[in-house]
Amino acid sequence: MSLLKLDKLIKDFGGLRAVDEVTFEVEAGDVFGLIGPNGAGKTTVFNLITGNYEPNGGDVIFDGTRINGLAPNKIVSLGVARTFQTIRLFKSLSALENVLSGAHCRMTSGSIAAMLKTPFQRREEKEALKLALTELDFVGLGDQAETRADGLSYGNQRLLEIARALATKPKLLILDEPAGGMNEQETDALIEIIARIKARGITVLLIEHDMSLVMQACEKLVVIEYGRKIAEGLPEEIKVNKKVIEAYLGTEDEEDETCF
Ligand SMILES: Nc1ncnc2c1ncn2[C@@H]1O[C@H](COP(=O)(O)OP(=O)(O)OP(=O)(O)O)[C@@H](O)[C@H]1O
Repeated sequence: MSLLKLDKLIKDFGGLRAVDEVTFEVEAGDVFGLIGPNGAGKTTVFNLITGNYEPNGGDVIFDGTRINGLAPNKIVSLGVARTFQTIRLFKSLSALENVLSGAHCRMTSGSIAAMLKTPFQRREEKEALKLALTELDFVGLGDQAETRADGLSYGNQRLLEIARALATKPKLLILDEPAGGMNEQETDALIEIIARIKARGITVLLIEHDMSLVMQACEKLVVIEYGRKIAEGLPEEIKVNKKVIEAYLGTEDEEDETCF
């Protein structure tokens, strides 16, 4: 069954059609990759799914519900979490406090209960703390709970973003260039973490320029170029797809040239 369905999704920025009738479905439990040359429209697709942008046409269906037009926090509460291409942590807060901010999305007690410190609120807070520590451990940062976010290595900051996203208890985790700025060893550790996220039954949708990660981690790929879907299939099919090879070799960006 598909967990996420994009149906003829369109996004215009002035005269530029950044996403042009993109259609694809992500099956529940899959690790699904969205790839394409720089400026192809990948991040814009993510922003349409997470409610950061409203589409000019088409639909985003998540878990049977049409979610386009909903506020980002509502979409998080339905079970969609994300990380960003440019890291967006609370830099001066500890690693634990950052993950707690994700866990708090699931709390139901309001600000009055928080002020009065009702038993229910205290129980929820305790559970949020437990969840945050579990997710920190899950990404291998259990011993860095008290470290300020900006005191972590770049690779660990990316893992912290993943822990924060996981603390919202998502059904779908969206990762925008999770290996960006990581060295080979960190990327290998990330591939292993993605496999463990999948093993928890969480569906993963990712954008990544590191083709070794894409080929190892993803079960299925969609390729977009100039906002349009040009290919869809298994990694081994995409690797030899003529249109895809042309799209990448046609770009002048060095980062994309040696992709496969
Ligand atoms: N907020 C915006 N306003 C105007 N144009 C935008 C905006 N966001 C993206 N674009 C344009 O839309 C197109 C798609 O951008 P997008 O960032 O989605 O591409 P991408 O595939 O994620 O690129 P990259 O791999 O470099 O991150 C680009 O031409 C970009 O300049």
